[in-house]
Amino acid sequence: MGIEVKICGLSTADTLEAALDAGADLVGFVHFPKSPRHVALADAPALVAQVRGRAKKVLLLVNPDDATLDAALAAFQPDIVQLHGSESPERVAEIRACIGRPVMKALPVARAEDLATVPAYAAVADRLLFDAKPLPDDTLPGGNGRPFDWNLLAGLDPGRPVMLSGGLDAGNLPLALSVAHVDGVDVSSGVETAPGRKSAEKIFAFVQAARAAAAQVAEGKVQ
Ligand SMILES: O=C(O)c1ccccc1N[C@@H]1O[C@H](COP(=O)(O)O)[C@@H](O)[C@H]1O
Repeated sequence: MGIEVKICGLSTADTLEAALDAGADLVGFVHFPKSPRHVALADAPALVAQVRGRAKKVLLLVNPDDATLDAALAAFQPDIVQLHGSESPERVAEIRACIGRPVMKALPVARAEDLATVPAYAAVADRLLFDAKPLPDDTLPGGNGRPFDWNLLAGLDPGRPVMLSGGLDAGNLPLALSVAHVDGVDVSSGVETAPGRKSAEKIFAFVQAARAAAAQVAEGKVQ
């Protein structure tokens, strides 16, 4: 069985085209002004039009208020909304009911205790995304290019599709997928040459590595 590959933090036509050409299943747009990958509302329609059904569009928001949510939905027309802040399960449920489309909730992980909230979020989100918990000095709640201990996810079954993120790249992906049996992988920093600067070569290499690693795991060549 294959896995879904998401390339996140795309903000230019060229690198979006690279992700689509490489065969990404999901392409992510960050609408969060503090991020070096922020896409302004005015720039969204051109990027969105470029996708033309070749991949699912994911809109990443952080603790959005209702006005931000409305404006971003109108501009990005996403297939999935990724909530990457400290949204409570109640807020996730409220947003999902309000927008009428799937929600993927990002959960920060550093230790086993961090997974205690999984049942509450699995009850209200369509998908879960596990990312490394930010360190105190980090200015972003995600996209910090840092992995966490993937063994923490071994044996986890929240009853919802699960994506893995946090410091993934073409090099560490085979090991990550052999440890954490997930439905998809998500990358941002690992396909960049500097924060916010995506590399077409790295995007292509990541998608290829994900397909190859998933096939190896499926064939039982990797435990
Ligand atoms: O990428 C960002 O700038 C960002 C900002 C705020 C929240 C999340 C963000 N990125 C997401 O974090 C994960 C992991 O990214 P990385 O591969 O470790 O850089 C991924 O979903 C990013 O899109």
